[in-house]
Amino acid sequence: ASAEPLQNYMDVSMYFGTISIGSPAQEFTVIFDTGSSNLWVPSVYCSSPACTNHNRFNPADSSTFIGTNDTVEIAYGTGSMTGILGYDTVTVADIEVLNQIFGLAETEPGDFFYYMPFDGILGLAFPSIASSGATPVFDNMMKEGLVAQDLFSVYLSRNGQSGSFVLFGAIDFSYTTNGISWIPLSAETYWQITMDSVSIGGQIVACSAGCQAIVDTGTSLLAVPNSALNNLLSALGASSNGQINCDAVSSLPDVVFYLNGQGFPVPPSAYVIQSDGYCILAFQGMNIPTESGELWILGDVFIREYYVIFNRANNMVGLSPLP
Ligand SMILES: CCOC(=O)N[C@@H](CC(C)C)C(=O)N[C@@H](CC(C)C)C(=O)N[C@@H](CC1CCCCC1)[C@@H](O)[C@@H](O)CC(C)C
Repeated sequence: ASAEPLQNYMDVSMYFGTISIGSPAQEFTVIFDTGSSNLWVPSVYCSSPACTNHNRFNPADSSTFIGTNDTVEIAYGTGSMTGILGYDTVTVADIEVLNQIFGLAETEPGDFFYYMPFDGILGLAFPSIASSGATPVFDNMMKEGLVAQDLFSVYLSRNGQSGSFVLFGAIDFSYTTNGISWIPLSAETYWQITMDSVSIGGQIVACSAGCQAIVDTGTSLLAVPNSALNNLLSALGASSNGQINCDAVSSLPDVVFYLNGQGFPVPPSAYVIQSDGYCILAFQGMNIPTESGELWILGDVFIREYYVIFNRANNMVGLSPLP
């Protein structure tokens, strides 16, 4: 098992780690994103501003690189890229993955990535949603027998502390003293689960007939369908833009997400963002329609409260409440 230490960038919940690609190794910082399935980094073929101020992969400098003529393009909620696919050795934590397909970005439109402190993205979701059908890194780790167990686990630290990690192939039981609750996946696309309901102060306020949610390390906040957002904001006494009186925060109730028959609370200390005297709820309204309904995104705000195990062996998500 090997832990990939993640840096916590200031307190804007961003968690990224270092990987290397090629022979000799070319280093990149990437976001480990359980909300997507592709690996890509900027390349020397890219002249977008977002590429010129980041590390760029040069295939000419790698003796193990194999090029293709296949293109790849990925649109995220924030940011997008287009590029060309290639194969090379990718080292994550101390795991050396051979013949890993990845995107060499040729364009990173807009200015979103320009301001980001990371170079690229390493997707940890399922192959079914990989752009251009590119095999995800973790799938190759499993296939090449590089992990003792077909799972990875994530700890995201709170309050800007260090110590965040992605652990490939193992569960660190020093983080599971409060037990593990296993939730079966409802789809093998994202790390998607069925949510029974969302309640505040003992009252169901949203998702009353059940809904779909994904556990996404690549999303900072709690993203909720626009239809549910207003009920959440009014149940918490927030204004329509999510702002709330900071004096009220200490008396706010937990928001409880019911998954697989069990309640998973998120306290106000987690779902209220306090910055220079203002308090705003860490919910954002957005609609992501899927054939199984609109998605809720349990992002970093949720994940920081739990040690999360992403289990490809039994297609379940394990949640262990953190102290
Ligand atoms: C206060 C707002 O904060 C953000 O917008 N933070 C970014 C991530 C930060 C590391 C830059 C975010 O949540 N991005 C989401 C926005 C989305 C929820 C509207 C996203 O696109 N996340 C990417 C991964 C991101 C993409 C940008 C680069 C960092 C990784 C991926 O997980 C989604 O595409 C999944 C999809 C189901 C929505």
